Amino acid sequence: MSSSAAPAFKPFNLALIQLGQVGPDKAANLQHAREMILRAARGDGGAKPKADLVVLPECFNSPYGHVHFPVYAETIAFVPGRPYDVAASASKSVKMLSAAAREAGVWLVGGSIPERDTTDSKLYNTATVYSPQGDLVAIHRKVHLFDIDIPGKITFKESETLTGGKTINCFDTDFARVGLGICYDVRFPELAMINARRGCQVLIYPGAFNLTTGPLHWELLQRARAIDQQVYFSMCSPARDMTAGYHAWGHSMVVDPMGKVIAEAGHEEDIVYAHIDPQTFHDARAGIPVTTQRRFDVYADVSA
Ligand SMILES: O=C(O)CCC(=O)C(=O)O
Repeated sequence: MSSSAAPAFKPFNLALIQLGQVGPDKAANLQHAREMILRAARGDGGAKPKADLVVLPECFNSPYGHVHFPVYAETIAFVPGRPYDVAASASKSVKMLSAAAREAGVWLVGGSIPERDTTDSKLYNTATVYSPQGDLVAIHRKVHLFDIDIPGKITFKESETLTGGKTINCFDTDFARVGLGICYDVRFPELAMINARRGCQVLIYPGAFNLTTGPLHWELLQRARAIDQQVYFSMCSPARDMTAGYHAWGHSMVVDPMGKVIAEAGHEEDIVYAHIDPQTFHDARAGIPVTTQRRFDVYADVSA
């Protein structure tokens, strides 16, 4: 977490990889993700503008489900504070993501992977972020675990095997400060607010909603977080696979600070691109100045 002034917000191109073919073969998942990162970075062979920041979905290297997390978990040389150490990390996923970011020359939010802590063996749902040089610059362990029970529809309990992270995380690029969350974290406005109040102009959450809450809440929550924080907000999902144990909603999306959806996938494998324009951010904040109208004399400042 950076406490310094946020970098000047500059225009950039964002690419979300709505990854398909995520199955039980981890090596195949990694190989496919690598190919898609290179394809996204090149703007689909020139059909789209070259991406500056590429994003993968939640749990991109393993089937999604609490029974799978212990089997697929990898260790990262995670030392609170930086730098993180790619070479010392046993994680094959971290090594692939680092090499792909370097080869493609892009910033990369490497979705999330099941992670096993090297000291106490607890399991986390963890996002890792890489610079265009391949350095691991940030880590976010999903803070709010996805434990829900909607009878007859969906029951899911990440806390059967996972532990919730305890830190709020962002990273600085040469074009923006980007805040991180993972999926269910989107339901907690406090996390988004704290990152926005710390200077993030863009919030990115790898996610994997389902066929019950996806149609109702996926877009609504992203537009809500974009509007209440006046930031660009984006979630990147896996493609839907009805043969898998978990059916992801898809619809990877980018929302601007006025709450307008500026890019959206369907439910198939796809790469969606969005041009991120700081002017929209500045105009939203100037026109509707909620960022300077807060009443901390009436209620507490959650980010203090
Ligand atoms: O909040 C939801 O409805 C879905 C969350 C989810 O799928 C997740 O956290 O992985």
